[in-house]
Amino acid sequence: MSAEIIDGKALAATFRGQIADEVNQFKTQTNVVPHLTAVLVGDDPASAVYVRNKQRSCEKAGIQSTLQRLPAETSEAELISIVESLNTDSGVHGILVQLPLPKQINETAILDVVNPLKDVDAFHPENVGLIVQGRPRYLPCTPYGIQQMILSTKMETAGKHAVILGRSEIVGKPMAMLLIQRGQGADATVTICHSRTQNLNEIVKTADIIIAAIGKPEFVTADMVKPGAVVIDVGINRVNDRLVGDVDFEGVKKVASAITPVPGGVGPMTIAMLLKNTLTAAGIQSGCQ
Ligand SMILES: Nc1nc(=O)c2c([nH]1)NC[C@@H]1CN(c3ccc(C(=O)N[C@@H](CCC(=O)O)C(=O)O)cc3)C=[N+]21
Repeated sequence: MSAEIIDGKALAATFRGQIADEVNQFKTQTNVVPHLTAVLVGDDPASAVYVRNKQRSCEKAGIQSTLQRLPAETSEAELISIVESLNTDSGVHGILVQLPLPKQINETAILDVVNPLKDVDAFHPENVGLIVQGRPRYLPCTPYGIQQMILSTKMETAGKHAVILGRSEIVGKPMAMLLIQRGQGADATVTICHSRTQNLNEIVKTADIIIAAIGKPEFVTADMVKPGAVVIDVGINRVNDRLVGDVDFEGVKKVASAITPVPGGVGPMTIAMLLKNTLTAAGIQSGCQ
């Protein structure tokens, strides 16, 4: 038996097509062009690749996209003042400050000043709070994309054990919130494992759904996976110029019922959901939700 491969690239293309149609409709109705501004500080090569992908996808969906590139030495105060000017620019609907930031800049200090209505990453504390309360304004792009991938498999998630590897603010924590909420593709029983978890392998072995987001190449191996589990790989690790996930894909696909590849899995879905959030942001700011 070999697992169904959840084709994130194809699913993302379908979403992008739908979003492009919605963008078109939105433009005719409002005369407003949704506009995302990404801020990239420094020249981390991986960040540059993601930002370029985002820009290209925006343009193809009819969303205006601007990149503000800042030198690696930019101070926290300078970045705050740039974000503040984007906050008050009514022509900009979405602001994305690419992470990680250089070490002289405190990330939370920056995320705290992004106008929550323009916060298409959903990293601002107000948006995180709304997610925790089950009344989200925006969903963070990676967990949102994973939710859509799980829905696409039509698997039953209610009462199932979802084990998340990694407790990041960007993936692990919000993913847990989405999986425990009520409704389709949710209602799961959730465990978050992290670097201090005891008996991690035994816990993972009980999972019906595994979400690996720890940044350790091929950490999840076949012996850790219950036969028939659904395995979502969030990892993007560069090993000898090859891109590998947090899951040993070749081994695990023989045990799992469905699995996401890297590349071509969660990554493209993350970008599709960013486009979706940008359109939502333009709607909220044009008073037509
Ligand atoms: N403010 C902020 N928001 C983010 O959403 C954000 C961020 N900072 N910092 C970095 C991470 C990472 N991330 C990815 C997006 C797309 C791919 C992607 O499209 N990956 C392709 C491969 C791309 C490649 O070749 O490297 C794939 O998996 O098929 C990967 C990673 C968004 N992030």
